[in-house]
Amino acid sequence: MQALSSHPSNSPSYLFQTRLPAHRAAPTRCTVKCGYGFESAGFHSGFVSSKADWQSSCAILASKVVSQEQSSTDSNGGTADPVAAINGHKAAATDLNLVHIGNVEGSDSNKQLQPKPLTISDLSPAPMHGSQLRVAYQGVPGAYSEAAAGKAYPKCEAIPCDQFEVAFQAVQLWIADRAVLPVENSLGGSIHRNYDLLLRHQLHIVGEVQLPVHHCLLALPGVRKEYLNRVISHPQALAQCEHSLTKLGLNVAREAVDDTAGAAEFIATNNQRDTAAIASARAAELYGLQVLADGIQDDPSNVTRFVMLAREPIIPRTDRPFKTSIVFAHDKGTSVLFKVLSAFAFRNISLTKIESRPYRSRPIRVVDDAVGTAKHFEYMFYVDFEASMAEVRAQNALAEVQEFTSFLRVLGSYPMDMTPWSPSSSSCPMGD
Ligand SMILES: O=C(O)C(=O)C[C@]1(C(=O)O)C=C[C@@H](O)C=C1
Repeated sequence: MQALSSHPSNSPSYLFQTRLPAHRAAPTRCTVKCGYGFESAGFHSGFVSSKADWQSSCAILASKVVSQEQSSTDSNGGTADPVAAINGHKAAATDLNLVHIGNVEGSDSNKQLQPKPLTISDLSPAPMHGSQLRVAYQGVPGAYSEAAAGKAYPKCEAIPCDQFEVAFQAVQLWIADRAVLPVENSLGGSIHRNYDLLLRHQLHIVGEVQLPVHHCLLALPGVRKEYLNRVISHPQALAQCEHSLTKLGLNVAREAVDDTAGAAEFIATNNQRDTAAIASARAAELYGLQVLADGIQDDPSNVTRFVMLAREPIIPRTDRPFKTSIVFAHDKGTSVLFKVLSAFAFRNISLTKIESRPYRSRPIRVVDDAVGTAKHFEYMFYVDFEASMAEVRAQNALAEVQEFTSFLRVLGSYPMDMTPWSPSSSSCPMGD
């Protein structure tokens, strides 16, 4: 058993304590148990084994997050707007993780600015398997994010957090070493909240894992499908099972809750006989529910991609496939998008993902011309591409992108998840 208060003195656990809501604060003081099945192989190692264990040993990280969106200053006394803050300090590019490389390919003066070639001593240490890592995830035990944390760091101590933002803060405040958070799903699409949070925090993406997501319909023992008045789950899970629910004849109310396993726990704790949850088979086990239908995701190849976040970036390498994630914006809106994308196309660098999000500090640009006044929406663009920042072609592409953009940040350059593809085993709802 390991108490967070025993963490090195640079861990400001007192800050964390002040954020706990009254009913979750003392006496457990965020003690997290990690002994169950710790030695065994596989990603369940280090996880609590039952609801009782979980309840007696583990306080969930609290959700009293100071809303950075509403406050005008951040904890360091700076501006709360991350984009403005980052742009406002553009000179300190290394601190702020801005790209800091030469602008023009091949010019002598810029060759000096190019990063030095990497040597073997620059390479990151052998990958950790997580045996001493505390990994924050959003949800309660039985959530898919917990499984993703276990896939990313097989022997980690998984730390449940009740919001995505709490998981970011847990790493930033040294309560956790890593966070594992979902960013996109093959059926439900992007998890926008995490894209926004990536920009608001100074954490680095150090890896990715893709997790096949196999949903079950869970209810209290003895409950039949016909008794149900509502289905509750995480909004992504509801979206991933929309057609299957209809096929099962469940044209009942659907309600969104914070996470899938939390939905299962809610039904068990509150003896909700008219309610079913969409969650994992492991959640059924943990919370004592029966599986009414198995494999209810609308497509057997339902996969969620998670990113691993850390306080420090990893040193990019070229000895295995890497992906790099960036975010950029431009004062003149979308007009540069073609130029930016061509910087990658000309170098044969494939993009794996592009996402746009509102540019929160400047959501609208007003353009006056002879015909009238137009209002354009402003965006931040998130792009993932298949190359390592250790490759000259990636460095050159970003040097070019930097010329076209007013803001550019590298979120991380990290090994791609190359685990063999195995879709969820069962896809046919069984019903009862
Ligand atoms: O609710 C959970 O179990 C989660 O881990 C969250 C989450 C998500 O945010 O997408 C993760 C994987 C599935 O796509 C459904 C839900």
